[in-house]
Amino acid sequence: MDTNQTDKRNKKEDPAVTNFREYLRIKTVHPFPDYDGAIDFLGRMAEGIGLPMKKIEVSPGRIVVLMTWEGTNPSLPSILLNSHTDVVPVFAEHWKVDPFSAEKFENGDIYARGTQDMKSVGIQYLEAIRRLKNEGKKLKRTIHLSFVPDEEIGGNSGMGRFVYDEEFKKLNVGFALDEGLANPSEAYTVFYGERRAWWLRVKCTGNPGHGSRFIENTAAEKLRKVINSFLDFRAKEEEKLKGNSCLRLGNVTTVNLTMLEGGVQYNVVPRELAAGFDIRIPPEVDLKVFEERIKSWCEAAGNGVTHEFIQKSEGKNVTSTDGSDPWWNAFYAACTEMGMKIEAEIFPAATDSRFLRDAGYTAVGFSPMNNTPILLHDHDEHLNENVFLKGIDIYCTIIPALADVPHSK
Ligand SMILES: CSCC[C@H](NC(C)=O)C(=O)O
Ligand SMILES: [Zn+2]
Ligand SMILES: [Zn+2]
Repeated sequence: MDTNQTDKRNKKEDPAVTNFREYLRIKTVHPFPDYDGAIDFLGRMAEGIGLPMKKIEVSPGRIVVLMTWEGTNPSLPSILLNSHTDVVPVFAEHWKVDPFSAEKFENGDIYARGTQDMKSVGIQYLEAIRRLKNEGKKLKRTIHLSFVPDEEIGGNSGMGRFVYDEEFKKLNVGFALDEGLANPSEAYTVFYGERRAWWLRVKCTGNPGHGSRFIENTAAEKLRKVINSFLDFRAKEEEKLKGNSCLRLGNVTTVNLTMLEGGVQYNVVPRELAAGFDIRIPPEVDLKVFEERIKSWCEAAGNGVTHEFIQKSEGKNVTSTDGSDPWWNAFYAACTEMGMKIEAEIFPAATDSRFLRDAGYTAVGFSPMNNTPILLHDHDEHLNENVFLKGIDIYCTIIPALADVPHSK
């Protein structure tokens, strides 16, 4: 890139974009995220905006940063704006620029890990609050902003703990916003629920012996049956999705064979082989029935086939998208009044929203990124600065609409 051009652009850069790029340069990347760097940065942001900030250690060395903008009626249930500070690792050699340089191209595309997932959202919340405060706005309900660690490694040591912490209970949360996904079209996607993640390890045992013989009842024969049952089901679900344009990924069950373990030597038939599956189940599927199905697939594969869950999410809470629900109504009306097209879906993977919903809170997943390819966890993750800035405008409308929800919830 022509650095003169970049400098020229940067001179007139919106300060919100500059803050976003600074946040992106902090390497909060697993497996050793620089959380101290993020906390220092957020502390400076809070000070600049005039928001009181708390640090809450929810598990050893894992700190949630909490900022608060008190409402005119702080006894009302509050609004929580949640984002996670960590990002997933990169394969830097496959990026066109250093993934932690936050380089901006001529067309305004900013490249960095976390541009979509989800440092953009964290800064958009803050810049929206800064603008609303500077305009002298007073909101009825208190707004809390939480910046949580460890979402990218499952969230158990971050939001999974925070949501049951006394400090969280004190927040009296009525409604929470958390992350969503980009949408390549003009529309914005909003998530009102998530599929349940089941990570399953199926172990097959059988007779060992010499690799040159026809050994009977081997672990491999059983494993083949297990894999076929799971993957046949996968194919049916894929067909279901492809055959019905009303369905989205979040409405069907996905199964992927993600792990294979076993074997000691090429000429030894192993006594034990195991397969790992990543299964994602929509909220409407009855988990008991589905688990029975899994058991029957394992039983049908022969004796000595057992299974264990590595991850088993069971929550089935979804946020109401009924027009009569005051939270949804406020959110949806604010969006549509701005002329936004909304597509309400089930999130195909897992976010921190599941902890909030499982603990009984109303949560919506929303990252205001339209006309943007979905690049979370991918090489060359990027976001255009204009989309980013438009997101701040959007929050400047949505946040007051939620904070002014008039009912007694
Ligand atoms: C079950 S914890 C894992 C969380 C992770 N979230 C995302 C967004 O990739 C996932 O769905 O695999
Ligand atoms: Zn995320
Ligand atoms: Zn992620």
